Amino acid sequence: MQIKRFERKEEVALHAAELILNTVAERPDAVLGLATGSTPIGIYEKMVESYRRRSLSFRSVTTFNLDEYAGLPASHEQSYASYMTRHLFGHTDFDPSRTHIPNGDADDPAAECAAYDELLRKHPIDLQLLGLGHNGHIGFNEPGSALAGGTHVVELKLATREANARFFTAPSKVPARAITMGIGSILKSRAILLVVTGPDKAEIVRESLAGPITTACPASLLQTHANVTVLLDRDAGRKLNDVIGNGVHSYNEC
Ligand SMILES: N[C@@H]1[C@@H](O)[C@H](O)[C@@H](COP(=O)(O)O)O[C@@H]1O
Repeated sequence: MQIKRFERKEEVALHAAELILNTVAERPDAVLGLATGSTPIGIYEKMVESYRRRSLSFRSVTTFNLDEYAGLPASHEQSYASYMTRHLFGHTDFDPSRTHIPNGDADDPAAECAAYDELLRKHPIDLQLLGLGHNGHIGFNEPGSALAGGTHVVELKLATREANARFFTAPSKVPARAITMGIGSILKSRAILLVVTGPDKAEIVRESLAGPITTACPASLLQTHANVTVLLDRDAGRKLNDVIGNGVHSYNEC
């Protein structure tokens, strides 16, 4: 695991965008795993800026989003499908036939999950972007005694619904369930880019990267992956002193 800590979250976003854009520049038909939430917004802004400035195209890139709320149509303002159009797809030349997001409104969610897994099998992810939930969730893989490997429907924890209530008109409007890519699919990605900013994530960053590997903190399973880059701002990385120089992770101040 390579951990890089930057002073400001804007630098984190820029560095993350550069890593993603370099992947696309090297491999125009790369498969990207994409995330939602507040953290990737700055990254997508930088990607859009670069797209406008450079003659870089996303037309041959295939994407898979981690998750989608269950019961929300794609057209709902707070669906992750709308989020992706608003922040990235609507401003670039991604080919809609190559961008995949679970259909949260599917009549048969189990069939939707199986179809998503089938697509993931056909298109292994080169680079998976991840944010981090306050309870250690990645995608919507919530802490528990067991974690699912493949795409599945999940009951969202109250804390997760409360954290995401800021995007909805009322906390009660946050869907209770979601469809998420499983931990197994995430760990199959060739490379993983975990991006975390803000002081409220410092403790869960420490637990995820320096704590025991446990399903009680899904992000801790990232410690088992051979190619993970973690980008943090100063605030999110401020409790990592026991990681520096422990010989397990490489650590850089940028
Ligand atoms: N499903 C998403 C996650 O993919 C995201 O990582 C997390 C943290 O979001 P934020 O970056 O807004 O803190 O929120 C949601 O629950």
